Amino acid sequence: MLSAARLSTHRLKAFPCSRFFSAHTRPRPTDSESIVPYLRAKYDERLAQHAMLARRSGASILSLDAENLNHLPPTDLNSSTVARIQSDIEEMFGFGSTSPKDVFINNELDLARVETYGFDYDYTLANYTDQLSYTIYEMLRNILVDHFHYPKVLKNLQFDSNFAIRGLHFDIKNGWLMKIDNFANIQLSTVHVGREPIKDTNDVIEQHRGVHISPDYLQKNMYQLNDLFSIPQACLLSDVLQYFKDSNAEYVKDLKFHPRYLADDVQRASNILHQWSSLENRGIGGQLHQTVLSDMSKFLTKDSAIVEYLQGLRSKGKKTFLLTNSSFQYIDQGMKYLTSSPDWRDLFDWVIVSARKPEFYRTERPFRRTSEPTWNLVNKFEPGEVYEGGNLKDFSKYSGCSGSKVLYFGDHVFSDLIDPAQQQGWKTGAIIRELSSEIYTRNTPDYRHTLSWLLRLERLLNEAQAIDNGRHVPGLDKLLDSWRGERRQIREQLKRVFNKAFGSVFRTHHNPTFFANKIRKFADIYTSSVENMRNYPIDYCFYPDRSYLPHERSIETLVDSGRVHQERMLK
Ligand SMILES: Nc1nc2c(ncn2[C@@H]2O[C@H](COP(=O)(O)O)[C@@H](O)[C@H]2O)c(=O)[nH]1
Ligand SMILES: [Mg+2]
Repeated sequence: MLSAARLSTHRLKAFPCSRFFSAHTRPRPTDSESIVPYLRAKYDERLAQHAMLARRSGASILSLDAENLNHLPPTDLNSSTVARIQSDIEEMFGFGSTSPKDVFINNELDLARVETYGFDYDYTLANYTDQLSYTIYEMLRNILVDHFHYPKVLKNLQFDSNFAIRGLHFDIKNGWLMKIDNFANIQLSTVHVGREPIKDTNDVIEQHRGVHISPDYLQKNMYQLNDLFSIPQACLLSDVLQYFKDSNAEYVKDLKFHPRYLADDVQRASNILHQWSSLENRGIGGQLHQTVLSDMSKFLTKDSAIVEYLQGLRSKGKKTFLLTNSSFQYIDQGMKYLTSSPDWRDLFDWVIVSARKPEFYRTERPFRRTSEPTWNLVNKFEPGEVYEGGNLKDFSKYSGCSGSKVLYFGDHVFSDLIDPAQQQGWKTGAIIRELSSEIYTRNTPDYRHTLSWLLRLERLLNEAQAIDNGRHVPGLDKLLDSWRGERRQIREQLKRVFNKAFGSVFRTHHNPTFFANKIRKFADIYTSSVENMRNYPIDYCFYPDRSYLPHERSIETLVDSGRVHQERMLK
């Protein structure tokens, strides 16, 4: 929960109409001496408005404590003035809450035109409990110690589910874990070495001669954590690095130990965990898959809504397919459990397993049957068969489904979204489980009132800088510095409410994250769970909001929302 001091009730009960609603109606002074007092009065007035609205919602504005408010004298406001301010601020900064079950639209998608629905399995149809991440962490940790001879004491390490988020980049040259934005700019406050923020961000700036990471560096030295399976990996990388730092600082500094060794070892351990099969486990997959199957209620979340959704699609004449990198033995048992039926295959026209996405979209590997004789050539799809491997070109040929008549849902940017969208023009839906908790946080009154005050403060900063343009205004630099300091503080607080170390999965301060940008580019729609699609009719057309280029925004968004008048009034 948000932690800043609550606004003090008695102080905020009321502010004087005459005092607090006079500055903005007063013309801006032209003489230099009066400008700073004018701006201060305007700040006080706006702060009072926001603080009053926050209090009425029982919310805090982070960063504000009684001290910020002490200089604001209390008095009465009549209810119509309060209502007017409330509606002005809500209009201006948006207080509408968002449903965690909504489907969000990047690109127009007309479901009436979709003939075939495809689904990934892991973290798309099959949702795992949080327990899975703990188990992955422990297994990876044990492989490092038992098989790769890492120090035995590392067996004491425990997964911290609050540490890492999806989409982070690990710099394998320096051992830095960080969040970067859509322009590949580093968000400096997120750079971590081990479990701690980097001591001196100048080291990062020196490395890149700024905060931008070149495409070449990104490709050669950065490894992105793309799905929920990789969260325990990120945590383990950081914990082990922290151990090396704590036990011998020189180890890291002098490169007697290289972070790349660790990144490679954790990836190797991951492959073993997920993939290594033996004749004994009959192709189920790695140790992780066996563990999930040994106690499905511990690791899998049953959801009857998904079965109803799939049945609904088929009853309305849509084709469906399942396309997964997991093995047949693994998903067969999982789907039986999830659907509570041995006949789950009736939900799909085609089932493709061990598909090796994203290679599936690029290579010409032939399909194979999963039932004997598996060596018989596949040159068409037969009813009731399950196929392994394969490629996109043959899939389109044998199924007759291609292009924008296919809508495919998946959780992994590279395995599920980029290639199908780019190579084949499939429509794509991203399933991002974290959306629901992020939306929940964004809906809290504390978050919304703090954000609204931040946006207001930025407007004030813009106005003050414009006044400063080319002339000396006494006291203005000091005022700007203090407002900038407050802005920094609020931004950091708004980051921490999502995740202490890394903030939101979707945003740096101003920009979408690298991860969110990929979703924006390669997913037509995105939502927290496949079952949310049930809320939309089969012929629903998802229309995106019109997106504005910065030079279009001021006129068109205001006209769209009918806010021209208020905008002028509140300036
Ligand atoms: N070899 C590796 N396999 C991994 C890793 N992380 C996850 N996985 C496995 O991939 C599939 C994903 O299936 P899909 O249904 O989402 O296509 C699943 O079997 C995971 O166990 C990894 O780092 N290495
Ligand atoms: Mg998946």
